[in-house]
Amino acid sequence: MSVEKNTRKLDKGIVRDFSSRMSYASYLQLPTLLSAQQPVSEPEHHDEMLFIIQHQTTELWLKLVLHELRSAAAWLRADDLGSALKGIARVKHIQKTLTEQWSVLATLTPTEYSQFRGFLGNSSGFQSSQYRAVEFVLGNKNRKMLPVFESDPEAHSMLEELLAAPSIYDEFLAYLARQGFDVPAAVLQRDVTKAHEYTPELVPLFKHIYENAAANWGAYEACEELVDLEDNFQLWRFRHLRTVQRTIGMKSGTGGSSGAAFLQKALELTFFPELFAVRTEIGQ
Ligand code: HEM
Ligand SMILES: N[C@@H](CC(=O)c1ccccc1NC=O)C(=O)O
Repeated sequence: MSVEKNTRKLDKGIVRDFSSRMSYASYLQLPTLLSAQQPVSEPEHHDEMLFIIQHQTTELWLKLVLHELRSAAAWLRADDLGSALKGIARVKHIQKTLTEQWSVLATLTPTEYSQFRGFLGNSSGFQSSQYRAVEFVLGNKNRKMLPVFESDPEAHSMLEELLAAPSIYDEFLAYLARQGFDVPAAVLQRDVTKAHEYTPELVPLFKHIYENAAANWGAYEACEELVDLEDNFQLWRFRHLRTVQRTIGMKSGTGGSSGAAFLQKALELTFFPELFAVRTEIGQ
């Protein structure tokens, strides 16, 4: 029979007593999670809740992105390309969600934000250790980012560890070398604590892979997945920049930077420059 009075009957078997069973809330630690939204504005500004939740959801997804990318680097090191690609595919979906999510924050008007911005003091997304960690895992290392985390030993040591570890790109290039591809020795022996810099000697290798994709399918697919990762990362940065422009215009940032101009410069950074450079060479 169909639902009566627009009310669904509850199945007999539905478990109701959680006095000695694991429940939804206890498994997910919801009391902890849902007590972490504490506006600092006084009197409390209605829209600060949006601001906090937008950041917290981003940090939660960044936690998973980091978890997957670190594992993907380890899979590459273990010559398991399939598992690495599976993790990267998941990261790409998270990135899309994060980029889409900017539209929620775009409902915050400049007037509303200006009413509680002063309460944020010098806190800023610039101090996001997980965001910096993702940049490091992808190969955009910068030791100068570390002092910001000196008052947070856990974050600081995580970033120090990632600074010293090969990036996912370093691991991919080492994997290619082990597969018999002609990877320049200088690339394999580079100082991994520095940002990866454009190495023109790598382009012929990628040209070979792209022009013989069918014969090198795994390597080719991995290259395209990395291109997607960089693309998605830049789309997030771009939406951040546009949100900043529409919310605070040309004001300087709470973190002390010039604001939009500083963020604009990040759009010129690149994780995998050779994978973009190879496009110019295809068919030539
Ligand atoms: C109205 C919303 C926002 C404004 C006006 C804003 C503004 C800014 C500004 C001006 C900076 C430059 C650093 C500074 O001097 O403070 C910055 C950096 C940053 N923000 Fe935001 N932001 C907003 C929302 C967000 C959100 C939702 C996130 C997500 C976690 C975020 C993450 C970051 C990150 C990771 C950086 C460092 C970027 C880099 O180093 O290139 N921001 N933000
Ligand atoms: N930097 C922003 C403030 C801001 O957006 C923010 C403040 C505290 C925690 C995270 C933030 N998000 C990104 O920077 C501003 O200058 O208005």
